[in-house]
Amino acid sequence: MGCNGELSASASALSVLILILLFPLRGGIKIKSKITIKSLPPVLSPAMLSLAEARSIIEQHVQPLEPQAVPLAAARGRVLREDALAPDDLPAFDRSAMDGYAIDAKDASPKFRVVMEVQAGQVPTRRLHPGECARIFTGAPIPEGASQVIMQEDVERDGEWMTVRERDTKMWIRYRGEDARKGELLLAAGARLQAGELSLLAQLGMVRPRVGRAPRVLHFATGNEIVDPSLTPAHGQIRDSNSTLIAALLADAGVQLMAQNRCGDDLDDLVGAIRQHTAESWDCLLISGGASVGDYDFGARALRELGFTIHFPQMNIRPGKPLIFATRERQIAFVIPGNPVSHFVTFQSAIRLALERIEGALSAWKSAKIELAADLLAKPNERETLWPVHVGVQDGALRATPLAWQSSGDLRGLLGANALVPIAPGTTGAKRGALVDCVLLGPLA
Ligand SMILES: Nc1nc2c(c(=O)[nH]1)N[C@H]1C(S)=C(S)[C@@H](COP(=O)(O)OP(=O)(O)OC[C@H]3O[C@@H](n4cnc5c(N)ncnc54)[C@H](O)[C@@H]3O)O[C@H]1N2
Ligand code: MOO
Repeated sequence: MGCNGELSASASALSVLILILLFPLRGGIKIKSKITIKSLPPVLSPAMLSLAEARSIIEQHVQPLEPQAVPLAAARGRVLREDALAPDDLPAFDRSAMDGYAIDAKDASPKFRVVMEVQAGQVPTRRLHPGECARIFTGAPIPEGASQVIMQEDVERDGEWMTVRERDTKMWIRYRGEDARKGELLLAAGARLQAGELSLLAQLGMVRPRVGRAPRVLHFATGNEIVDPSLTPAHGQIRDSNSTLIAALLADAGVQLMAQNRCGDDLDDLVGAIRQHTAESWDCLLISGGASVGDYDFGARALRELGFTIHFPQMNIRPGKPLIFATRERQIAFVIPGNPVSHFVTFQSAIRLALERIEGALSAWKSAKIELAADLLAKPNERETLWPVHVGVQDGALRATPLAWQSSGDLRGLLGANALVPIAPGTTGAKRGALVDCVLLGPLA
């Protein structure tokens, strides 16, 4: 099958058409057909980087794109690319913290004449003199001559007179500058803008904040065996679950999925389909499958044909060893090992870092010690294992439940997955009740 257009319910049957027209190609021999046979060794050297080394290479090679100023309403979920400073003292004026009466705290008069009313948003019309008070409401400016607000629950009012029943030691005034001083840093560049951050920007008058551009991603799922999920696979075929997985992971990461296509195991088809998208229209290319060393794994060769430089061909992790990372000027590309659990793990541990870098965000890859709710049955392996777990509240505390993960094709290993437990090469898992490092990935529930 060739590459289809945007993903839809269409899926073509596997077509095998062999024309006997041989010519040599780097890394193999190509039959001009739907089949390419590689007879030479793989193009890539099998250097085995640790995850930490691979992440450091990604950090070196991915630079943030120019920020853009957007209206506040369009900034939710984006990364702030400038510091937010207090433009003035906050609050900017002394204001009442309660509904009540403003007096001079030192004024010992037995009763006070109410000489004016100050509502929030109004300016006091005069200053207070001894024996005078102002009716005042929460948020209203404190008049000159006043230094305390008495809550209305603690006074008696009789016409134009007010008597304080009970003097409070509290002043009930929010003083100018008590929250922040003019010029103080309130939110540093790199923060992701959620409800609290956005409302702070509104308070500061930053109505067009400079934010990181959402990375624009192209995704190609490759494989002659994959068919649209709406179809019944013939013997030897499987439904394409990776496209759905990637679309959901990208949406969670606030990334723009520009186009998603399904493509057979054909180098020319893949390269041709990618070339249909102009270089200016995307920032990151994701190719699912074809990351390994099989005769029909074209990921690395497609990237080379497109002028990409490959920075690493694999990492020493499981699942997801054959993750390929490449760049072409400001554009980045990953070939993701086809197995679905490998997709999840490599997206979270490496691809997400690159997308965060493009936006200028701080990395969300952080771990916390969390108690295991059940045994984590990992056998020692030469690779670092990243085991999907579900972290949630159990008996009033956060606990991590290891997910059943038979193989990297077993999607039950991703149900509820919101954290990964790194297990060092050569070490085993841990028993129920043990505290383990959990890298937190998403909402905990
Ligand atoms: N000789 C070696 N073989 C393999 C190695 C190796 O080091 N030497 N590594 C293995 C590892 S680890 C992985 S992971 C896979 C990665 O393979 P590819 O990225 O080339 O992916 P495929 O071979 O195309 O697929 C692997 C597996 O995943 C299924 N798949 C593919 N696409 C989808 C999709 N869109 N939705 C659902 N499932 C998909 C595919 O059918 C295969 O079963 O290589 C090993 N081999
Ligand atoms: O590393 Mo592969 O991703 O084991 O299945």
